[in-house]
Amino acid sequence: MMTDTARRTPGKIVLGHTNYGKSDIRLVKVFRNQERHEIKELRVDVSQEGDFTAAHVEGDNTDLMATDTMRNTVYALARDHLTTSAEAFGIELVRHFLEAAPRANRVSVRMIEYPWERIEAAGRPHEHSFVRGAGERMAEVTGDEAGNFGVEAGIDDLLVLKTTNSGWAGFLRDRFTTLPETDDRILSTVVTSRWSYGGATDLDFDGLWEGIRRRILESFTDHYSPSVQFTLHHMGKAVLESFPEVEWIHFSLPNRHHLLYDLERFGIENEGVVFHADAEPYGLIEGTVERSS
Ligand SMILES: O=c1[nH]c(=O)c2[nH]c(=O)[nH]c2[nH]1
Repeated sequence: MMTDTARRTPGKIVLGHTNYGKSDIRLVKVFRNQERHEIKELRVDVSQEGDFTAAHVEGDNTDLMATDTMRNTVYALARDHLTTSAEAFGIELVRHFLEAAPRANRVSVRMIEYPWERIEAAGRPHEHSFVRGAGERMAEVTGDEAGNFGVEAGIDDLLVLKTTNSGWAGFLRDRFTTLPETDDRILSTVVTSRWSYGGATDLDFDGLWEGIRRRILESFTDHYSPSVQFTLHHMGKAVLESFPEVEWIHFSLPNRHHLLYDLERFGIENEGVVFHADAEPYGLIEGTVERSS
């Protein structure tokens, strides 16, 4: 932290950390297989770090890759290198940029993949028509000129709910506490999760992502939840126990409160049947589950 004295003393002014790149590159690839088409839609952000001082301080752009070139590169490499997972494509892009951009010494490629699902028409999967599914897949690859890689993946916007087997009791009560305790409530959240594969670049990223998503959903269902906090740890532990490839997993879990609507005022019984889905404010429970050495 800067002291008051340091703030007042006029000193040398220098450039701090910088990075630059192209964001929100929207890419759709159609795989024109013989019998039926496949589709992939990605939103890609490229970011380069390195020695960009001359450009910032002297206006000298020598050896600086244009962000327009970064965008073109993403589309060009997608033609042959976007064949399996977003993670594998990200690794190719990072390798390419580290080689092609002389001033970059660290590159990150962050991708959101949108889930397109095949439409069932006339009782069978259609050859070339899709409907946008729920939830998004995230992948982020970072690499540096020393050859170190880091791969992270994640899920956004996965809305889950269970109608029982959840409660919230035993919490601190003070003079501002009005909430009653309950051992039977609706538990609902929108899962945002990120996890790390460490430096591994040769994993079955598609298989892992599907498996981890399934494990998150299963472990949401399979226990009595005394709190969102407990369920966060339970889901993280389940993923780390099932997938040794995962180093840590982070969850952001908004508590989508469902409040029993008071129908007694109208002389109508309401024993866990009619709820008000409260939009805001919401509790936000966040945390990381990791391996200890
Ligand atoms: O699972 C919960 N965790 C909380 O921290 C909390 N706080 C609250 O009002 N309801 C809940 N539910």
